[in-house]
Amino acid sequence: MTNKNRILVVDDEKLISWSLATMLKKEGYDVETAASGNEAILRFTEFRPQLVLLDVCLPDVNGLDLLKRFKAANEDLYVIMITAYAHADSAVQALQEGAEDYFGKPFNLDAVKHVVNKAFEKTKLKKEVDYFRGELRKKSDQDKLVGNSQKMIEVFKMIKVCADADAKTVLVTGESGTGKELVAKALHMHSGRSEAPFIEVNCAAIPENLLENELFGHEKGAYTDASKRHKGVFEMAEGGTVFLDEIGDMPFLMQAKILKVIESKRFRRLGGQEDVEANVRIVTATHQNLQQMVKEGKFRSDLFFRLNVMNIALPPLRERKEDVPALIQYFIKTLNDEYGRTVEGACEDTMEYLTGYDWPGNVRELRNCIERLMMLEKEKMLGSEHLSPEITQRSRPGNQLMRANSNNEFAGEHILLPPEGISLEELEKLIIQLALKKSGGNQTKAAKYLKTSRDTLRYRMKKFGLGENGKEEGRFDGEELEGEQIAPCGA
Ligand SMILES: Nc1ncnc2c1ncn2[C@@H]1O[C@H](COP(=O)(O)OP(=O)(O)OP(=O)(O)O)[C@@H](O)[C@H]1O
Repeated sequence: MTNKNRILVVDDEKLISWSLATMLKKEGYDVETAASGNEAILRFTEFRPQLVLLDVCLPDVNGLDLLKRFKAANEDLYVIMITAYAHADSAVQALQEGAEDYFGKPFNLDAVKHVVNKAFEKTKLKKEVDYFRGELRKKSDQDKLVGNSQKMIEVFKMIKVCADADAKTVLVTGESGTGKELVAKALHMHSGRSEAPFIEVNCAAIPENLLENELFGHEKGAYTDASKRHKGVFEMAEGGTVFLDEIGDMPFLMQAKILKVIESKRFRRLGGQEDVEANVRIVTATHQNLQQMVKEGKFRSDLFFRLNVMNIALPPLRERKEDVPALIQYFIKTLNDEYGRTVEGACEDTMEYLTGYDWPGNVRELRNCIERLMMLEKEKMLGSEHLSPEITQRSRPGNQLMRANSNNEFAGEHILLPPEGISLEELEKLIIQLALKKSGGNQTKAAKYLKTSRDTLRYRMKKFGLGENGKEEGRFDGEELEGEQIAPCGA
């Protein structure tokens, strides 16, 4: 299938279909013709046109019946009817049946060209808007902003304030991976603009010479390749939100133009003579320190002050570690849906490593870590054996017994011995408990970890009075362990 837009011309008058096809091909469309209803049906199925120019009077089938049939097959199909003046009634009927336009014979080829071009502009725009809306809906279900720390509650409050006040510019700041994009989307979805598009532009990813075109669009003839008027993001997002991500990377000259749009609420297409109204909310985001950039002359101070009127500052994850468990549960749930898995949670020691780590890559790094664990772990609970050394070595778990350490005999963990001493037997019991904890209560895994058989492990568990998951139930030989304890961290 071709990438060009496809048009089917259905007319039994050879000269008419030939002249239409020639003109439309010159315009860059992929065109096929059909001289009868039956031929049109065949072509329609194979060629899958997006637009049909359809004669009402065909030798074998009524054009209106064909219209209904085509529309039933593809409700987005754009149909332009061609009628003889004598059949003006059928033109009205055609419009009622879903045709978008009609021409009476004889018609002016330029007029048809204009209507066809407009039709494709409209469908392109509709598709883009539907896409943006669809994407946003899809993501807004998935991409919930999770967090119940006080710091995140402050963020939620600010989102609501900005949404309710319909703030025209909002600056979202925070380290990379803290959720700035999610905040921008949440702001859009919770505001009166949620039915209009949300369009994101990554200022760092678009070359400087293309950015202006992307944002403001161009007029036909604005430059050599500009064969048609092109709408930019500000026009496509009409009524909605333009999200300018990585605003710190916006070229200096463009910064001035953005300031002008914010202040005048108007912009001009490239090559245009008139201003166009910009009815959008502009949300900007950056991980950079804009204030510092202003001092260094890298960011315009006037734009900074304008953008900074409403600022939502996202705290790094290390400053709200209490959000980590909820985020882990949330990612397990969304990744279960995505990969068709049934993971239930993370083992206790895994949780301790994860909550004890500082997450320099913030929530993004945590999400990636959970995804990795889910890929590698076959069990229902995520064990710590697949955690990267980066995490096990740098984590400072709150657990009193285990410490991340690379140079010890327990594969990354050692036990702090109490100063007053400990019996070998009690130590063995503790090690069994730790192994069971590490394996999420899975005895086969724990036995494997301790390099023993499952039967031996079960025998020892029974000996130490440990239940299925390693919890104490009572010793079967009646022995008491007294005066022993494991030292708290740092003892
Ligand atoms: N509070 C949160 N709740 C759930 N998921 C989150 C949260 N914060 C971030 N994420 C997830 O973390 C990842 C990174 O988030 P996002 O892209 O919004 O960060 P960012 O701050 O815009 O990063 P960058 O500065 O690198 O563009 C995404 O997968 C996002 O869904």
